[in-house]
Amino acid sequence: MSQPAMTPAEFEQALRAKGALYHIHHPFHRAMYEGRATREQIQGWVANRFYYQVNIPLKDAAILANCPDRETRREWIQRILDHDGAPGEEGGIEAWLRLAESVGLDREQVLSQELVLPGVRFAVDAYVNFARRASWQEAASSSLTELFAPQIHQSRLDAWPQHYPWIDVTGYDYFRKRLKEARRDVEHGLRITLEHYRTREAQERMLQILQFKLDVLWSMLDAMSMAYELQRPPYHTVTNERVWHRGIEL
Ligand SMILES: O=C(O)c1cc(C(=O)O)c2c(n1)C(=O)C(=O)c1cc(C(=O)O)[nH]c1-2
Repeated sequence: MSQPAMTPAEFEQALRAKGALYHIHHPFHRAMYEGRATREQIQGWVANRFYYQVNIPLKDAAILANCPDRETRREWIQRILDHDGAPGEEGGIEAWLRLAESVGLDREQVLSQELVLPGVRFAVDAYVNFARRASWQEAASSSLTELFAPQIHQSRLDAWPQHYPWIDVTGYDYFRKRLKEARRDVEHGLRITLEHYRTREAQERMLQILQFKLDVLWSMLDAMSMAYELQRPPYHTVTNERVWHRGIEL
């Protein structure tokens, strides 16, 4: 006999408990928050995270494409506008590019994605591909690592200005903007998730999906640790050149 389903409150509790594995605990993130990161490490993080930023709208468009429910689409579409912007509204991708400039990166170099490490690219691509192939409810619920995102954005707003006075403060707009947006996203994502997963098996599956998403975020930082902390970027034993691929257009 399988176990009885968790109540919505128990299920939400189980989802929130996954915060123990959020990338806020990754050593690379801890170093940034505690003021131990070098300029090169911060720049590497910003340039690599840009790949996540530009792929979030593709991920959300995949969810919309798979969702026959008009009411859901009306709400979900806001996520694309949050990142891409709209007439009179800058959008998160542009705000991220300003963050990049604030940490001393060249805008064109960030846009070229030449600094994006293969491990980061593969992790982000796995997330987008999951959203393409999963049901819209499963893909929607995989965004719920955002439950833990306001805390991580706030930690940067609190800690970075004091540790890294060389970063231009105009760069912090992105984190401030996400505090509000992430809370709203989570409210919608939770509504869908608590409604959709009603059996114990389905709830356990959802926890695995959330674990997959935690793995995406953790793996991105693992790749950055190798390159910028341990000085072991791909192919470092044979060349100092960034020979890795820059994404293959299909
Ligand atoms: O800076 C972070 O640590 C962080 C984490 C996450 C997350 O938990 O996936 C997101 C973001 N930021 C973020 O800025 C963002 O727009 C976002 C969208 C999503 C998503 O899965 O749809 N996650 C995140």
